[in-house]
Amino acid sequence: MISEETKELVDRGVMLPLMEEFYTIQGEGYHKGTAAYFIRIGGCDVGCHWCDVKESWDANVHPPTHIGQIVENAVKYSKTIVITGGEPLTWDMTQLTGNLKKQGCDIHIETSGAYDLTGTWDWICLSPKKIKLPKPEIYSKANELKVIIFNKHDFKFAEEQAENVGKDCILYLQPEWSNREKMIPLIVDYVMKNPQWKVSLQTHKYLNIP
Ligand SMILES: C[S@@+](CC[C@H](N)C(=O)[O-])C[C@H]1O[C@@H](n2cnc3c(N)ncnc32)[C@H](O)[C@@H]1O
Ligand SMILES: Nc1nc2[nH]cc(C(=O)O)c2c(=O)[nH]1
Ligand code: SF4
Ligand SMILES: [Mg+2]
Repeated sequence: MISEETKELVDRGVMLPLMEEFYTIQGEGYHKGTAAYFIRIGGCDVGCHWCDVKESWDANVHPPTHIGQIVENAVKYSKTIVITGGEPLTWDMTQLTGNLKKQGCDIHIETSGAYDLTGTWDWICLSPKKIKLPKPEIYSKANELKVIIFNKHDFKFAEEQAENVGKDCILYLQPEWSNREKMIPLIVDYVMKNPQWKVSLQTHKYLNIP
């Protein structure tokens, strides 16, 4: 059980349930191939059945950690920081991103957009989910839209989502990992016919890195 005091600090985003942090190569989307320090915050109740980090969902199993500590660890490795989860927007990201900005970091987020957008971001990767759609405000701020393709219906969902983003937002289709052999040929064909879209792969999984 966490104390009332800790709970209050987490509510204010001064402490956050930290699942893991690691220095790696961004595997997905526009910044794939770029070295970055990943901060994975626990807690998500979106519930994607194919989620590749289900261990992140229960915030209670991830220790509340002072953001000062998180930032101190991060800047030892990189000035390019990716905040992911879980769903990072479950929490107030104002304090964490404010602190990282003071250290001169470039801060990226991986989000479903299902909760209010808090924090200061240099790059927003919006990966919308049918079961809990993004809050309307985030669409115009997304730098990339990354739709996961698990089945054929997801192409239609991708097109619907693309109508909401700004004209400079980069559009990606990313195969759901467990179904990739089936969906990659369809994605390749789709992108050749609809070249406003690009393919995104989870390249870190091919490289065997975190
Ligand atoms: C684990 S999520 C965490 C961030 C946030 N909750 C979200 O969904 O955007 C990080 C990224 O991985 C994607 N992802 C999760 N499981 C996946 C899978 N099985 N195959 C492909 N992409 C996946 C998500 O759509 C998201 O873009
Ligand atoms: N290397 C690497 N790149 C990633 N891009 C997005 C990831 C995520 O889980 O948010 C991820 C991840 O888990 N590892
Ligand atoms: S929103 Fe992200 S973390 Fe949450 S279940 Fe879906 S893929 Fe996993
Ligand atoms: Mg991942």
